[in-house]
Amino acid sequence: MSERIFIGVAWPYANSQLHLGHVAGAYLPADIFARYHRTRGDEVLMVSGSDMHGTPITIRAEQEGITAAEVAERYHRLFMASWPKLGISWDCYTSTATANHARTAQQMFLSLYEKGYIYKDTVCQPFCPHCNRFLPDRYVEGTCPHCKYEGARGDQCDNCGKPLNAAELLNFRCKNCGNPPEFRETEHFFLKLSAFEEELTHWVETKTYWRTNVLNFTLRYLKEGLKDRAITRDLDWGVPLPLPGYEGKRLYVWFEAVIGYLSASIEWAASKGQPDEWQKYWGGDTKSYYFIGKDNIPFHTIIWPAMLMGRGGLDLPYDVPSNEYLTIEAQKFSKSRNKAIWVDDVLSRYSVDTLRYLLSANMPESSDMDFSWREFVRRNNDELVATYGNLAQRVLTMVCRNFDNKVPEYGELDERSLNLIEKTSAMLFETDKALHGCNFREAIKLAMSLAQEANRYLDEKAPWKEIKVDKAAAARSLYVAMAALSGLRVAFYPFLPESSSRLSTYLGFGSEIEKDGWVLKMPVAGQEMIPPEPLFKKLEDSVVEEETARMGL
Ligand SMILES: Nc1ncnc2c1ncn2[C@@H]1O[C@H](COP(=O)(O)OP(=O)(O)OP(=O)(O)O)[C@@H](O)[C@H]1O
Ligand SMILES: [Zn+2]
Repeated sequence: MSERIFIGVAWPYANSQLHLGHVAGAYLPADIFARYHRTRGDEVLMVSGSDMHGTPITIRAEQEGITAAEVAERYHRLFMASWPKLGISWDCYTSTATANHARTAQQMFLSLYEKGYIYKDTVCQPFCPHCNRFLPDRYVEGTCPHCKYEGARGDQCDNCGKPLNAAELLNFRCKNCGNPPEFRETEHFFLKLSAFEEELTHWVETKTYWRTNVLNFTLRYLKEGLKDRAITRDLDWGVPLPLPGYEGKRLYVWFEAVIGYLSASIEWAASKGQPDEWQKYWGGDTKSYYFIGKDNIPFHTIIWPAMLMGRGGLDLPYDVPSNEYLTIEAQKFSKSRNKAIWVDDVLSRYSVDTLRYLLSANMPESSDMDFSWREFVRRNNDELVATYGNLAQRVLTMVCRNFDNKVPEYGELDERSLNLIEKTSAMLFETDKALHGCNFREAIKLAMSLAQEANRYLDEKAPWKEIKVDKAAAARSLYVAMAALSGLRVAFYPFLPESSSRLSTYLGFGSEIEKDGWVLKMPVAGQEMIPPEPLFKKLEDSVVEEETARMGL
C-alpha cells in the first residue's frame, strides 16, 4: 500500500560551508529515505532551508565586519550550489529569510499566544557592560553544569547535548571580550513548555519504534521536568514579534527555525500553484520523519511537538531518526571550530557516489563514527570497484561484445541461475524492510552482499569459457547476471543515484529508476544496449596520505 511521507531535514546555519558531518548526520539519510520512498511509489515531500538568523551568523558577521544578511546570503548560495553536487533531491529547499517564513512563524507565535501558551515575563539576561549590550545565548560561554564540559554555550552544551540557559553556565564569560557579563532585567516572551509535560510524556511513550538513543534521551529529558523557555531575544536580526511595542526584540531561532518545516511546505505548495496542497502532508495519514544530528534531538522530540500540540490541527513527528556524530579523531566536526572536511572540496576530487557510499556504509546511526581516509579508499577500491563495479563491467562488456549490443536470449534457466534470481528478489525484500525502518547501513550491506553473491555465480559459470563451447549457456549466465544487476541498480539507487542511473541505462532500462518501483525488473531479451563505462574509479593508496596531510591533522 502506498504511503504519504513528509521528510523534514535540519536547517543548517548559514554561517559556514557544509562539511561531511552535516551530510552523514542529516542530509544523506534524508535523501536516501526520500529516494527509497519515491521508488516504492509513495508520495514524498522533503523540505529544508538555510537558517539565516541566529547568533552563529551574527557572530561571523562581526568577525568579518560585514552584515549578518551578507553572511547568510553567501552561505545560503553555497549550500544551494552544493545540493545538486551531493545529489540531495529536495522538493523544496528555501531559507528563513522569506516573507512567507516570517508570516508563518508570526502566525504560530500568535496562535500560541492567544491560547495562553506564550506569556510575557521579566527576566534577568546577561548584559556585557564592556560591550554595552545584552548577550544572546551563543555570546555567552562557560562550563556546562551537567557534564562540566568547558566549552559549553549559553544555548546548549555540545558535549552532553542538553539545552541550557546562559545563567546556568558556570564561569560564564562574554564570547566577544571574555569579561563576565552582569544580569539585567528585560522583558521576554516564554513558551509554556511545562503545560505539555504530561501530554508529551504520553505521546513519547507510544514511540517504542524510535531509535534507542533518541527515545532514551527524550524520556530522560522529560523526567527531569520541562521548564518554560524564553522564545524572544534582544537582537535586531531575525523575525520581528507580531506585537506592537517590541521593536528591539526578535523571535529566538530555536523557536523560529523549526517552524521552517511548515513554512517550506507552504512555499512548496504555492510554487506548484496548489496553495492548499501542503495540508496533505500535515494531517491525516501522512507519516512525518525528521532527519537531524543528535544535538537537535530535544528541539524535534520535545519543543517542536509541544508547539504543534499547542497550535493544534497539525501532525506531530512520526519518527525522528537522529544520527550520532561523524567525528574526526573522535572529535565532532565543527564549522564553528573550523575542524572539518568540506563537502565542496571533497567533491572537487572524488565522485559523489564514492562519498555517499562511504558515508552510508559508515553512517553514525547508533554511535559516533570516525571518518577515515583509509576507509574511504578501501571501501571504494574493494567494494565499489572490485565487487560491484567490476561485476557490472565484466557482464555488460561481454554481452555487448558477444551479443551484438543486445540483451541476450536466455532459454531455460537451471537451478543455480534460478537461485541467484531468487536471492536478488529476497535482497530487494530485505532492503525494503531495512530502509523502511531507517536502517541504512544494514540496507547497503545487504545490497553489497548480493553483488558478492553475483560475482560467485559468475565465477562458477565462467561465461568467458562457456562462450567458446556453448554460446547458449553463456547467454543464459550473462542474462542472469544482468538480472542480478537490475536488482542492484534499484537497491543501490537511494544511496548511489548517479552510478545506479547509469547502470540502469546500460541494462537497457531508462535512467529513471524511481518510475520502475522497488521490484526486480527482468532485462528484456533483444533490447538494444550501449557499451558501458566503468561505474567507479579505483583510487591510489597515496590518497590516504595526501588527504591526511591536507587536513593538517
Ligand atoms: N559532525 C556531525 N555529525 C553528525 N551530524 C552533524 C554533525 N555536525 C552537524 N550535524 C548536524 O547537521 C545539521 C546542521 O547543522 P547546523 O548547521 O545546525 O550546525 P552544526 O554544524 O551542528 O554547528 P557547528 O558545526 O558549528 O558545531 C544538524 O542537524 C546537526 O546536528
Ligand atoms: Zn563583552
